[in-house]
Order: sequence, then structure tokens, then C-alpha cells
Amino acid sequence: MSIFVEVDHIDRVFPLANGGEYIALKNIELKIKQGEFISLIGHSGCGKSTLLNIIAGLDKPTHGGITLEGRQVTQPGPDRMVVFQNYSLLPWLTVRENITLAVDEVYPNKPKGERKGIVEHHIDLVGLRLAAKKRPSELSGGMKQRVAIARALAIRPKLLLLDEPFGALDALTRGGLQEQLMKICEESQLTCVMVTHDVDEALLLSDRIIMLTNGPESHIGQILDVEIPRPRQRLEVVNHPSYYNYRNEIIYFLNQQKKDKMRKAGKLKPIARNGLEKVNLEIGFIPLSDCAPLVIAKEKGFFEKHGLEQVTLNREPSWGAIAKGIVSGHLDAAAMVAGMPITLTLGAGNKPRVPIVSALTLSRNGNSITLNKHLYDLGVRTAADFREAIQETPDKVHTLGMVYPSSMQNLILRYWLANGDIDPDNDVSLAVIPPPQMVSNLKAGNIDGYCVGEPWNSRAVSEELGVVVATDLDIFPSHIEKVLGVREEWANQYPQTHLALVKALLEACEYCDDWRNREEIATLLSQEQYVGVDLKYIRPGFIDPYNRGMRSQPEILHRYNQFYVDKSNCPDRVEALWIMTQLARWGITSFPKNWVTILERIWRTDIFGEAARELELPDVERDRMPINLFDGTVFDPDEPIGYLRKLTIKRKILIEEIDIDSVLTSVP
Ligand SMILES: Nc1ncnc2c1ncn2[C@@H]1O[C@H](COP(=O)(O)OP(=O)(O)OP(=O)(O)O)[C@@H](O)[C@H]1O
Repeated sequence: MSIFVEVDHIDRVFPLANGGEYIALKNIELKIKQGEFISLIGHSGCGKSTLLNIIAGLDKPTHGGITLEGRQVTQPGPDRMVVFQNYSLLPWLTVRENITLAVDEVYPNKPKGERKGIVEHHIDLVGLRLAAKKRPSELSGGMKQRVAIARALAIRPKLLLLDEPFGALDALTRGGLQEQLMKICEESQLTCVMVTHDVDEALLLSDRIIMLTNGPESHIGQILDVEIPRPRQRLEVVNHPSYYNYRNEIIYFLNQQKKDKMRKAGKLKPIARNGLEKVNLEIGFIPLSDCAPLVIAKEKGFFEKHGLEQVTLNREPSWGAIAKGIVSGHLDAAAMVAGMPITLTLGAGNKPRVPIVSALTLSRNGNSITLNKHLYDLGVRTAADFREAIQETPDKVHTLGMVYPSSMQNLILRYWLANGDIDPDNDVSLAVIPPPQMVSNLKAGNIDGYCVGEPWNSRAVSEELGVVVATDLDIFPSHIEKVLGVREEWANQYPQTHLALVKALLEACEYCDDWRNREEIATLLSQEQYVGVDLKYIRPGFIDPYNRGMRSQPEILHRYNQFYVDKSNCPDRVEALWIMTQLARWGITSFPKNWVTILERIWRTDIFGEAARELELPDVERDRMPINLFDGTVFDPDEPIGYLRKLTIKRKILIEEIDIDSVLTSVP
């Protein structure tokens, strides 16, 4: 498809009555291909209609320009037609006359019979034959909108522009018209730009969704490619494996914009109270069973007990969003995958180094490796079996899902594969997929298996899509899983708040490991705002025996999803060092020569100790002991580089001194 419309770096500045000016749009740049359906989405007042009007030629940009098929747009023209929400029909004319007027105006030189044919064809196209003689006052809202669409299409525009065309209609009428419009656009390969507030409407109709930031100086914040095949059916679209991923991304963007607005209006300013520097906190989490301590601290009043009166738990769409939220300061704190404090601090992937501190381990264990039923039916039970299956199908790329590069799920999955002599980067393909989307991707055949936390293994087992071939209890029992993470700068700015947060969550962890509370916790977790799944998917391993989906009996796994057992919530630098070696092994970060200093900076046993003492709970720092791994190797914390050297399957390992206080200038 060739470039059809080009929005070339436009600004729109409105003069104000008081002599000032309002910069509505800033530097908008967009290329639209022929036949593409584009939606513009963003909060009220962000400039969607202004942009649409400029493309239509109804308004002029202050800087920059629009071209249509290479020609500059300076005024309205018959090659572009706008459909507004308020229909703009002439009340004294009938349906047929309204359409005829537009056709006669645009095609005065066509023979009368041909013009009449065009009008009648478009009356039929929108199903208004029986209402052709009626005037607008005799029509419903949906019928009036159909007239407006028929009138726009009848003049055969090259570009159809729609400004919230279905906004005023009831849900049923809106649904019918959306489908009609989609069919017409697909059949006639029409190029469309539509302004909408409706996320589902945008996903149904669009090839690309342009998300605009809030004004002033609104610009394109994000562009989402909707890769759902055409022709589309509403049900197929909603059931597409990526649908909720797309939907979450848009809603997340809009929520972030809303928060920015509140922040600018001073509504998210720190509120100091109760001897704490900040009692209003935004804490991020991912929908997983092990977000339980956050949910319990909120629902059972532990945050409030420690003076944190206004805690909002933000369900985030991905671990990437958690990292972004913490780095940007949108989130005060988050339940993080265990390696995230390290990768953010070291600046993995050439990102700026953002020192993170963790003063609390929130959970241990709770992950499994699930493979699809097909592999199970082929007899795959172990990594060695999997290697054979890979060797027998050299033309197939086996893809496995993992949740984030610095997650234990990635490191454990890689460890399991490498132990089976499978190179995780060369013999299979690993894809980053947010936990809630694992099952739908397995179902769609996009991946052959994954390593993830609960309830996403139990859901695949329950739906008979996959079997659990290994739990983390088989691979690395009692490993660190989720940790509380905050920016170091934040911890220094709000030390009493940080301490209160650690205390509240430590008490919540203790509550979560009292098995008498598990039924209540599981019920809370199943709620929409938390994990949002049926209780039957949360129960296995959390309350009930764990079902791997094999022919074996479900087993009782007491240490799966562990929050306080062994009183092991104190940050453990030995485990963190093992994570550092694995991150270096797979080329995710370099291995810092100054690991001792960095470990002490990130894993704050001192803050944990203070919290535990104030709560009169044991301040247990785990002994500095070697870790015995399931493959028989021993990780000696005094010899991390020696351990790295001994590993067989690995990437090129970089060992260097990392100054986390300096701005990152080189690839680590
Ligand atoms: N003629 C004007 N003079 C001054 N400001 C204007 C003018 N027209 C629009 N604006 C401002 O420009 C911004 C963008 O307006 P626009 O109508 O394009 O937003 P929108 O995203 O379409 O909003 P909505 O979704 O509520 O329809 C708003 O803040 C609006 O107040």
C-alpha cells in the first residue's frame, strides 16, 4: 500500500481572547496508506477533532501541512467527506433528497439517470429503502446516522473522515452500524480516519489506533497496530488472542494520561500525615496469585494500620509497564520480578541506570513450566524429551513464552532448557508475553509452552490446553520470586513511608501464610480488580492439591506460593548474586566486578531489619551459604565468576566495573 495521506509535522495554535495562545497540537506526524482504517483516540479536549478538521481542510494548521495523494490540502474538497456525530442533515429534505443534494452538487455533469442510480444504490447500501421518503424528524438517531454515512459515501470520497459517528447511538444500533461501515470499507478499500472514545469500536474497525496525549501540545503518544485479520467478525475479533492485550494497552495509555492530568493539577502531590512523608501511594502489580500480600495489605487494613491512608493498587498490563511506571515515577512502588531491581539499576539494554532498592522479599516459588498437549502426547515429560522432539522436527521453531528478561520465569526456564542440553537462544525461540496472555497464546498455537506464575498454569491445565512438566520446586526450591521495589531516590526522599510500607507488607506476608486465611485470600484474588479469574483456577497449589494435568494424582505443594514460611522475607544477597550471574550468562546485563557494593546498594537488609524489629518479628538474615542447584551444581557466593566460567551453554559474558551513579553511555 502506498502513502495516501501525509500529516507532515503539524502544529495548531489557537489565539485566545486574552491575547495569549493555546497550543492544541504539536508536531503531529503521520503517514496513512491507501485503504487503511485509522482511529484517533485520546481524552476529551486532546485535539482529535482539530486534527480531523485539518485533514478535512476545514481548519488550517499553524505550522506544517497535509497532503493527499501528494497534493497539498488547503480547503475542503469532494475527495474528503466528513461524517459528524450530529448528522448535519437538512431537516426539510427527505432521506433521498438529502443524498441527492450532495450527489448533484459534486457531480453536476453526470447524466441525471446515473446520479439517480448512485443515490438509490446508497439508500440500499445502508438499508433505508423503506424510509427514503421520510424527513429527519421522522427518523431514529441510528437512521439519521445511516443517511449521513450514505450521503458521505455517495459522493465517492477518497478519504472518509468520521468524528465520533456513533457516539450518540444506543449500543445495539451502534453495533449494527459499525458492522455495516466495516463491510463497506473492506469491500470498497476506502481510506478512513475516525475519532472515537470507544476502545472496542476502535479495535473492531481499525488497522492502526493513534493515541494522542493530553493537551496542551498534544502529540502522538503511541501507535497500536491491530493485527487482526480481515474480513473481521465481531466475535472473532473479541476472541482473538491479542484482543485483550491490545485493549489493555489502550486503557493503560488512557489511564496514564488521566494520572498525568491529575499530577499536573496537583492532585497527586505527596500528602504528608501520620508522621510519614507521603501517605498517598500508587503501587503496581501484575495479576498473579502471588500479588496476595498487596491485596491483603489493602483489603485487611495493614496499609492503614501503618499510616498509609491512600494506597491505590494499579493492575499493570505487563512487567515492562511496571518497570516504566517505577522509572518514570508514575508508580511509587511495585511488586517486581526478582531480577528487575538489578536490571534497572545496571541499565540493561542500554537504558539509563535507575538505582532501585528492595527491602522485602514478597514471595517464593509459585512458577511452573507448561507445555502444550501436543508435546505431552508425543511423550515429552522432561527437557531431554523436549530436546528429542526438537531434533525430530528441524523445520519447526519451538517458541516458549516467558514474562520478562529479568524474571525468575526466564531464568528458571533457561536453566531447565540448558540442563537438557537445549540452547535457549539458538535451539528454541523465547517470547516475552505478559502472564495473563499466556493461555490465549498457547490456545492460539502462537507458543508451544511457557514458564509463568499461577493461576496461568492451572488455567491451561483446567482447560486441557497444556500440562505442567516441571514446577520451580523441582528446579530451584524456595527461590526468591517477587520483591518490593522502589527507586533509591524515592526511598531516600520518603524514608518513613518506605519503612511503613515494608512493615505493612511484611505483616500481610505473615497473614498470607496462615493457611486458615487462604480461602479468603483466594476469593479476594479472584475479584476483577486483582487477578480477575474464576476461583477454580486460583485454588490449585494455593489451597487445593496441585494438578499437573498428567495422569498422575494431584499433589499437595505446601511450599508453592510461599509468603512467610521460614521467615525468609529479608533480602537475600546470595540469591541476588545468583540472579546476577544468570543475567550475565544470557547476555542480559554484564557482570559487575563491584558486585558486593551493588548488592548492598540494592538489597537493603538494614531497612528490613528496622521494620522487623519495630514489628517485634524475627529479623532473620539468611546465612551466607552456597546454593545447591537441581543439576547437582553448587553456587558458591564467594566464587561467582568461577561459577560463570564453569557453565557450558552461555553467551559471551562481559565482566566490568559498573558505576551506577554515572549516566550510562555504553552498552553494558
Ligand atoms: N477555536 C478555538 N479556540 C481556542 N481553543 C480551541 C479552539 N478550538 C479548539 N480549542 C481547544 O483545542 C483543544 C482541542 O479541541 P478538540 O475539540 O480538537 O478536542 P477533542 O479531542 O476532539 O475533544 P472531545 O473528545 O471532547 O470532542 C481543546 O482544549 C479546545 O478547547
